[in-house]
Amino acid sequence: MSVPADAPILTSDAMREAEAACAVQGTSLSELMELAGAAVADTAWRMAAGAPILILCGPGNNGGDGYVAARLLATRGAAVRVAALSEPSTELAKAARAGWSGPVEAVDGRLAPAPLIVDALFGVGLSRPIADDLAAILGHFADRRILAVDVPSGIDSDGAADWMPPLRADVTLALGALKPAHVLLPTAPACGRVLLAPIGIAANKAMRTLPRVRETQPEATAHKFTRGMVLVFAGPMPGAAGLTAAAALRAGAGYVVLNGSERAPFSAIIAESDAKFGERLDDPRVGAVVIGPGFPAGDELLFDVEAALDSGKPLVLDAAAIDAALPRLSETPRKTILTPHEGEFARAFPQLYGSKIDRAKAAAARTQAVVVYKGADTVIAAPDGRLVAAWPGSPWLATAGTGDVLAGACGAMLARGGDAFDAAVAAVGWHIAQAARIGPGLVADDLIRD
Ligand SMILES: NC(=O)C1=CN([C@@H]2O[C@H](COP(=O)(O)OP(=O)(O)OC[C@H]3O[C@@H](n4cnc5c(N)ncnc54)[C@H](OP(=O)(O)O)[C@@H]3O)[C@@H](O)[C@H]2O)[C@@H](O)CC1
Ligand SMILES: Nc1ncnc2c1ncn2[C@@H]1O[C@H](COP(=O)(O)OP(=O)(O)O)[C@@H](O)[C@H]1O
Ligand SMILES: [K+]
Repeated sequence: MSVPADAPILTSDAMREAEAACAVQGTSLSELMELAGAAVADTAWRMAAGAPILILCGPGNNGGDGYVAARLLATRGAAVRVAALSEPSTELAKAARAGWSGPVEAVDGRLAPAPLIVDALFGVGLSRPIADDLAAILGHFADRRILAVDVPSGIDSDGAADWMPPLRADVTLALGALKPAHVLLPTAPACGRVLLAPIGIAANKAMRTLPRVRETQPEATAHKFTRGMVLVFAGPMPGAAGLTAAAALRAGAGYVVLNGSERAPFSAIIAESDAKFGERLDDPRVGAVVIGPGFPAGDELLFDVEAALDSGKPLVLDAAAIDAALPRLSETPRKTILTPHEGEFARAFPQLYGSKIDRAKAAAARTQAVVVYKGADTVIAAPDGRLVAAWPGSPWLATAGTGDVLAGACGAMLARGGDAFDAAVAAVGWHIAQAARIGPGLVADDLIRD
């Protein structure tokens, strides 16, 4: 499973706007469909490698893409058959259907499969789950290679409904832009390897997939304080905060202080009594404060979070610190990153609806903070509407303590002084790259070792 790096993600509404903008600029919708069909034909040609292809066409423009691909594949000499649910219902799809001169079979229980099935039944226009009888027919093709056109048919491309497709795709060819369902659970695994066919749409990149991680070398003139100083508050479970502090150092901070702990995870980290924490908060060199790892909810946490908020410093708030800070976050906007996992998010933002992307964006707007909504399908949302989706990440991260490490990495990136959203994106990228490097047997401590 994979998605292209730094690729635009559009909802179905945004897709229609982009389509309309294309028309205004002189590219007609039928030209877009021709480009989409050509991209489908190319991908199917490569996947089939000479074997027969069966294209399943739906009534709308997704089906239209299928008819165009069928025509182009036949021209190239591919052994291609077409089966349709019904006659096309849109003008574009009707024109595409008219261009296919071969027979059109019915999609029913008698339909013979082929080694490669191209699923062009429904795309972003699906408005309800597909009927059980159609799902049962499609189920017979589940053991074949499947190329899904735009999205696997049966899913809500906006990712708000959790409908699952009867056919899981080996490859999904996203048209014009990725859609939320390609990068969100539960549908993302059913999309297989997602490829992007740009088809000339100028897609807004406010929402996009994770960019490739770039190794950035420190400035030639750097010294430890210019690389960023991170202050980590250790709670009653200093092991967790130790991981956070070590991760901050490993992710590039020049100087890390672990306040409230007797034991430093690395000799380079200053571990000191919590008596000094007021003094540390006043230190102008401290570029980011991380609080939450190792703290159960309670008075002690509340006191420290209040102090951190009063300091006006850029903050990374994890776990119980998120709830503690919530009432005051939007009062005085500052650079803040929140790193909730599913349970913490649900507790902090119980009233939000829609897809994980919609909810992350709403939480960011409400708190005026960057929200890293963790999970296998982590999304990072900024208050101004920017969003990065990090699917598929690395499943080796599904082990205790990796969230503490991510909080430390966020602290390191934030302490550099740049934009909080860019810092969070860089931290998530670093976290996944570390996990991918280590792979099997990963424990959280490995992420901070050499
Ligand atoms: N955006 C772009 O730039 C480009 C987009 N292109 C392509 O267009 C696709 C979007 O096409 P689209 O809007 O025509 O909708 P589509 O997904 O074919 O389905 C709608 C049809 O399905 C029907 N239907 C719905 N639910 C149903 C159900 N449960 N069971 C049965 N029927 C159901 C629905 O009927 P209705 O709901 O009206 O009853 C309607 O007839 C997009 O994904 C991409 O592939 C490219 O060609 C070019 C560039
Ligand atoms: N299946 C998975 N694929 C990719 N990343 C995952 C997966 N499961 C968990 N993660 C990541 O691992 C981290 C776990 O964080 P969290 O749940 O806070 O753990 P902890 O509290 O034990 O540190 C998060 O960054 C999350 O996105
Ligand atoms: K489809």
